[in-house]
Amino acid sequence: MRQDVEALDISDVTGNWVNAKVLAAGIEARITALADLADLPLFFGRLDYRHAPGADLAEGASGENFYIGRRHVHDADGDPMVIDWRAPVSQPFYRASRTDPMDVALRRRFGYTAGELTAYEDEHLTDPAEAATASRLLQDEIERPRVGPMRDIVATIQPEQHEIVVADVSGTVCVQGAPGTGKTAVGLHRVAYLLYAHRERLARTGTLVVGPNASFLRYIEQVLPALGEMQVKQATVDDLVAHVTVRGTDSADAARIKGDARMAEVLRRAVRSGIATPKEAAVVVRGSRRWRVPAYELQEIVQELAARDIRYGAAREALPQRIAHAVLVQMERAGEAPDDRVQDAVARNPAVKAVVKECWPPVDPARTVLRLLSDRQFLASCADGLLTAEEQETILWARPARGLGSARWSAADAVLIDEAQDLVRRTPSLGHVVLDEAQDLSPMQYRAVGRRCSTGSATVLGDIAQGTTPWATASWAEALAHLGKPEARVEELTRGFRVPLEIIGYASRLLPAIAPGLAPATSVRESAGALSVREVPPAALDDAVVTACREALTHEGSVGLIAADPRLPALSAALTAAGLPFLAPGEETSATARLTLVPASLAKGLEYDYVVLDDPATLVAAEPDPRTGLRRLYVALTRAVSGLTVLHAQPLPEELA
Ligand SMILES: Nc1ncnc2c1ncn2[C@@H]1O[C@H](COP(=O)(O)OP(=O)(O)OP(=O)(O)O)[C@@H](O)[C@H]1O
Repeated sequence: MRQDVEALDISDVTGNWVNAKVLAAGIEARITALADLADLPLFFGRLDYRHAPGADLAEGASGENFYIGRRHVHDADGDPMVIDWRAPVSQPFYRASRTDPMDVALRRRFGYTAGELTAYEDEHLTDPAEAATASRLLQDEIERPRVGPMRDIVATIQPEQHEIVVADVSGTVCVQGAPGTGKTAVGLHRVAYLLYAHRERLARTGTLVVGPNASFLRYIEQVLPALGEMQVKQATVDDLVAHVTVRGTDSADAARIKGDARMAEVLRRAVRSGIATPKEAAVVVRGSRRWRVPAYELQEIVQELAARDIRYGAAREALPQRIAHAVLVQMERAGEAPDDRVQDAVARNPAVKAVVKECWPPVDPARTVLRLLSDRQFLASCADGLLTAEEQETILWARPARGLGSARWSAADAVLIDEAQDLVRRTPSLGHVVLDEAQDLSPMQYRAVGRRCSTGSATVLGDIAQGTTPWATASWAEALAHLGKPEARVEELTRGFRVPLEIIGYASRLLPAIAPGLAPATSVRESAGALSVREVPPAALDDAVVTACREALTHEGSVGLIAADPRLPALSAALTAAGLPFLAPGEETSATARLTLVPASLAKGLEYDYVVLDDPATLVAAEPDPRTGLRRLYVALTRAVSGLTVLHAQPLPEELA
């Protein structure tokens, strides 16, 4: 198929060079999407339908078989050989069951090792004598050693995951899921599915995946291309609001207040603070005539615009036209017949411009935020009744910035500027946004993401128990309201794929302390997993960590050494001294470089076949409060696929002991 596309000659169908360029770009994209995927088999499943889909059963239609794969593949005659996993005919591969076989007699799953077909599993869905068994291929797929970035799960998507993947594009879905239940995987496959089902619409409006940090985005960036989808943008929230260079940091208190939803109203008042009541009439001179719009009429126009729910900038553009319209009404009364051009000319008249300048001045979003954070009185007037005096004091800059260039903007300030910008001019909305690790966003960050899907929909993925910011989400209902999608439905995933039984059981001891309402995850894994908890004398900790890493490296697959951020210098020195090379999170593991040194602050969303966890008490103590510390520990304990070694020099936190 790729060769067919490569061989296309477009010279006689493109009328001009623009058409030629557009068509050539389209063909290039298709060739990239059809690129051969090393080690990825053409198909992974087969469905034997009892009747050909769509056939009239009354006429005794015969059955039909389909092979299911990552892409649609046809033969030289154009007959389908492999059906795309997203096509309607493929859906029973994920959803058919013994209670509802969906007209499928046989479902076959194929297993591959290094690209070679090595196994298959059959389910005769209509045979009452056949007992349901757990899929060995699913276990093998999860336990297949990890090298390189995150893989797709297209061959083994489970029914509860599939339901979310194919949920209607018009609605927003929120998934609360314990660690390793496949939230990230589901979100990415959902994008691929929606692009298949609504390709034209989403190609026009765009799709976006939002993740917590750059290393996480690097880890997931290959999943969509492997599914043939190259056009999906990926960004962090900070990338979305990068209107200024972030060089400063906030105290936790200041960041929490700046991220609070009340700031939206503070900003609204700040942006609109320059709107003034016209005091004098406007006199427009045209030729020998003078047209006078009295002050009371100008006041009505300004008040009416201020009361309307339109952006500040749009109202500013409408104001001169409204004043000009008032002049035109007078002209018509006087027997003239002015047209649109006259209205435009009047709108540009100096007298009209002067009213606009005085009553609806231009607003620069960054300058507005700068003034709020530098000018005590201005902040007090905008935050009156919203923020306490103490809260205002907390967010005011100790040293007011002299100008935009010298301001030491923080990440939370950039979000405020984004809000101010949207108050002036509407932010364009995409068709669909996937928001991963959503539990860590502040209300103002939810609003920033929400305006990027205001006319589209979203998939919100997160786990309340993994929230580690001072403003972490306490309830999804509240978060979804800030996102502007209060009607979203919330689904819960509790079947864990990553973490083996014994390890998830150990980590779940923390749940009553960190998220009392949440049910512990179960594990689909048959292997108990290797959990080892060892106490070592403080002076021997670094050596013990190095030894545990060496042990872990005797197994196949990736190894992650997770430690409190302040421990990184000591541990990197110990690893280097021991001659153990290591990577940073997000750097691609390979057969020769399999050990990653992971600061606990970057562990979220990542996973390793074997994890070595450095002193849990130090990890907890490195966070601003005990609950955040235990949540950080819960994240660290749930990164392992096959084995976890916990080394502690200090007593373990009592919730874990
Ligand atoms: N249906 C499946 N088949 C095979 N592997 C799966 C399946 N679902 C999830 N996995 C695997 O389980 C692991 C965890 O998935 P994922 O990272 O999406 O979970 P998560 O819920 O986002 O976890 P966390 O909360 O820790 O970020 C990944 O290796 C993923 O490939």
